[in-house]
Amino acid sequence: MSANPSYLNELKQTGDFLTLSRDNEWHLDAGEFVLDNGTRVNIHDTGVIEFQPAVITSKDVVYSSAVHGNETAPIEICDALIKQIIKGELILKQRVLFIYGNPQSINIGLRFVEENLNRLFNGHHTVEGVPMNNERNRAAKLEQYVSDFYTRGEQGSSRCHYDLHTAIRGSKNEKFAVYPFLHGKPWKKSQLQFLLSCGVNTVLMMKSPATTFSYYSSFIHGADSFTVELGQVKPFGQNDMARFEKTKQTLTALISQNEVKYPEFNANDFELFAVHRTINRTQNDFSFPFSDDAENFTGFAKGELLATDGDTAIYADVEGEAIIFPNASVALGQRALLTVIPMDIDSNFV
Ligand SMILES: O=C(O)CCC(=O)N[C@@H](CCC(=O)O)C(=O)O
Ligand SMILES: [Zn+2]
Repeated sequence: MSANPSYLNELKQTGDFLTLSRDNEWHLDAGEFVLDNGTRVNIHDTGVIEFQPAVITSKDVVYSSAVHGNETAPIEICDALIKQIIKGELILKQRVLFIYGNPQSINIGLRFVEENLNRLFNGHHTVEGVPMNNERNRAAKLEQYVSDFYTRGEQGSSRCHYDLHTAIRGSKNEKFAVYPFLHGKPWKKSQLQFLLSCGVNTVLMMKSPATTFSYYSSFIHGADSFTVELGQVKPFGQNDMARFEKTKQTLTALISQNEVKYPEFNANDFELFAVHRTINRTQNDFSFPFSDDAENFTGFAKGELLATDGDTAIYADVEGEAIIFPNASVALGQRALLTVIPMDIDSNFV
């Protein structure tokens, strides 16, 4: 490791950490420098850059994108923010760690290279008898970077992590978030207000542990953590960035203000769903009865066919059971579909 690697001068000039990460797909020597405004910049690895302003902070913020390399809009948002920070155009009031999860998968324009990174967190990267690969190593390292980042925060700081994605299919509710399972702890209205300010009014409440990045930071570090789906997957250059303006402004405000004020909570502003069940693909012969353009949140009547897994036909077991993330080509044993049902704001919200 060198404290002054050769890429630093160019990075200071251009702020282009995305290209630097894409040019160094699985490793980049660590480096650090200080901006004229006093913000310390730490490059921990490829795709992992931390900004620490020279003031007392109250939040430790993680923004991740490119956990799936073909989900480009979140990458473009983070690229713009990082450039603004490095060029001194955006002055930080909070610590922030940006992560491009899988730079090689950005370069090949695919969801992953060998294995879906977002199925490897919370320790699932290292399993006896399963050979390591680049994505497994990356998941282990990303956990460590997040852990170190939170550990070095001010005592009493609040922790958050927004893992930014776009969905493969179109969605009836264009933007939505997945609230990881909280093991009985209450959901936070203040977080829903943050999401609403991002343009996200639809939230799915998970009811079991997961192998996702957002569940990892929620469960292990107590962070307010979400997978945030900002629209549909598009190649670079084809995103209508106007659709992400509210999100970008809200992400900017969170790291550049001491305290962000959101409007008063109103349950009518939201559409909340409880995850009803997870359907895994267990057989090679797995299919859906609906077409590839059936949108997320499409509801099914009780008794309608949802999926066929080998010889097992799986039917909607409640009226209006709606599909999320249907994907018949996932690896065996992995989630091929989530289903959700509407839920109300109840006493488990604070
Ligand atoms: O559209 C799809 O099928 C997948 C979009 C995506 O990558 N979603 C995340 C959700 C993670 C979570 O459940 O919190 C994923 O599948 O990893
Ligand atoms: Zn994704």
